[in-house]
Amino acid sequence: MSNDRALTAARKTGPVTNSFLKDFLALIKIGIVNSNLVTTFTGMWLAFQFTGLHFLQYLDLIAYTMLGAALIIGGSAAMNNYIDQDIDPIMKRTKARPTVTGRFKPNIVLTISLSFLIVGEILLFTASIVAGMWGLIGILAYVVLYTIWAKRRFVSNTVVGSISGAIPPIIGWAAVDPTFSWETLALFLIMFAWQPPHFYALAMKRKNEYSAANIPMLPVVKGFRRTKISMLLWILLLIPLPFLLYKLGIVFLVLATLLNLGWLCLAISGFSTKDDIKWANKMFVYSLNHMTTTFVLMIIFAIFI
Ligand code: HEM
Ligand SMILES: CC(C)=CCC/C(C)=C/CC/C(C)=C/COP(=O)(O)OP(=O)(O)O
Repeated sequence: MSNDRALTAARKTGPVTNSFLKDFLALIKIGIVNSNLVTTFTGMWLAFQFTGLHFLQYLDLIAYTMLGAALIIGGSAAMNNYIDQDIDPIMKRTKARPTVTGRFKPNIVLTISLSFLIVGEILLFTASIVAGMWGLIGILAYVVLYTIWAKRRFVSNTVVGSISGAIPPIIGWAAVDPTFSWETLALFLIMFAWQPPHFYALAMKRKNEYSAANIPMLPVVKGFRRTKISMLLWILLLIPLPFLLYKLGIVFLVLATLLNLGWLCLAISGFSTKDDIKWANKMFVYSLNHMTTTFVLMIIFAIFI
């Protein structure tokens, strides 16, 4: 094939390949998968440090766990998009998803989701039985408890969804150490308390869309002031939790507390802000940086325990 024809062909497939990849990554919610892999790895890393096992002797275990976790989280996200095909077209934020545009047919989405879930679980059970069991709990918590049962019925749906989002670090820990220690509980509780303010900020920004889709998110049902109070209370709950990880040392505790106090100050400023949406956006962006920084600090300071 001549260069010109090859180039034309490449150009033809280029955008198609790019948009396929973009649609596929949107289907599995790659942004949420990647950040959940940070918390999964942190759970594994802390388990190595607290048990004294040397991670270099367990590289296969790390690979099984990280790939397995990525597959079950991506598979659950795809199943969530499959189930939400009726409401996603109504919301501006979700209407470009391949399950809405028709780029991925429902049977293909179901095949991708189930394949990811099955292979992911096989990998996690290969890592350890307990990690596989926690993976199953996480899948059921996200797909059944949250997406099918709570999301469309209850204003407490976000708290229900937080169960699943707090499980990846437990999967990581369980792959290395089957016991559930204070430190394991700390990872769960920190993620559990972090998620409601993380999401409520977004739900405030997208209130009209959730209202149009008839999803009873807190800002839709109770309004902005009640949502701000709830975000403040969840952040107050977050403040003592890093102290369960006191073995990571005083510097970690100071830095983690400063991150929490920064979020607390931002939350309090919400009660006097003139622009709720601008403030909510700041809270959302802060939540992502807060979670990533807190977990990276755990990884760093665990090296010195
Ligand atoms: C109750 C639990 C949670 C809810 C309801 C929730 C909801 C959302 C929503 C609706 C978005 C916007 C995504 C989009 O527009 O496509 C988002 C973004 C994001 N979430 Fe959460 N989330 C939750 C838990 C988590 C957890 C556990 C993590 C990570 C450990 C996380 C990390 C992220 C990240 C990194 C983004 C920005 C990247 C992106 O937009 O894809 N979220 N979240
Ligand atoms: C082990 C395991 C499977 C863990 C799950 C980790 C995970 C995906 C956490 C996020 C939980 C969550 C409620 C996301 C928002 O879904 P949504 O339907 O409200 O978001 P959308 O409106 O953007 O679709």
